[in-house]
Amino acid sequence: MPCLRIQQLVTRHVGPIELAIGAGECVCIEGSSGSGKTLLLRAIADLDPHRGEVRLDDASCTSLPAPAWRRAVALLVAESQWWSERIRDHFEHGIDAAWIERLGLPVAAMDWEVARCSTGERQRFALLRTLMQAPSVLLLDEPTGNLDQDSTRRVEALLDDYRRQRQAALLWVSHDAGQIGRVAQRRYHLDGGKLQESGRR
Ligand SMILES: Nc1ncnc2c1ncn2[C@@H]1O[C@H](COP(=O)(O)OP(=O)(O)OP(=O)(O)O)[C@@H](O)[C@H]1O
Repeated sequence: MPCLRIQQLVTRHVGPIELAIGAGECVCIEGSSGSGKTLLLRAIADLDPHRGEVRLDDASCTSLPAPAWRRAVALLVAESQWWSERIRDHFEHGIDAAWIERLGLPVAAMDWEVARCSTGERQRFALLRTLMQAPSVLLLDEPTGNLDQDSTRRVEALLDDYRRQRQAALLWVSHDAGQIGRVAQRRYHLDGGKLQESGRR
């Protein structure tokens, strides 16, 4: 049964898009720079105006308050917003230290100021912050874009476990063909505003 269902979705430069992602499935999107991948994810997260329908199980995007939709259908962007000085302040309900260590981060970094973190450290903490919301759908915009190979593999492994254990649906934008080969069950190419399936496992 599809978890996320997108029908006739049209947003700036993109669409109409038809796509369904099952619970526990990982779908990757590739496409040249400027082809509209981020715009597509933003529309699904209800951050930009769009036409058409996006449903999570039985709930349509328009039937839920926007914050509830964005908690359930969470967008992780390459450079996240931080609203407080310390990393820890962004984890309202705390976090299991094992998750931090799995991403190769020191647990002590929870007490660091956001401003001292490297781009890659911030990117990994932003992922952890998003996972702590326990979303059913993860919209991942180049989640390893700033990371070295070891950190990239750690992020891939954590997301794989999250997908399996929570039966989450992942829509993952990546420019890395090797990564797409490792994580995707289906892959699409976005070109001219349209999605074309380019392979499946
Ligand atoms: N607010 C906006 N107003 C007008 N045009 C925009 C706006 N946001 C994005 N665009 C344009 O829409 C196009 C698609 O942008 P988008 O960020 O979705 O590309 P992308 O596929 O994610 O690219 P990349 O791989 O480089 O991240 C680009 O040409 C961009 O300039």
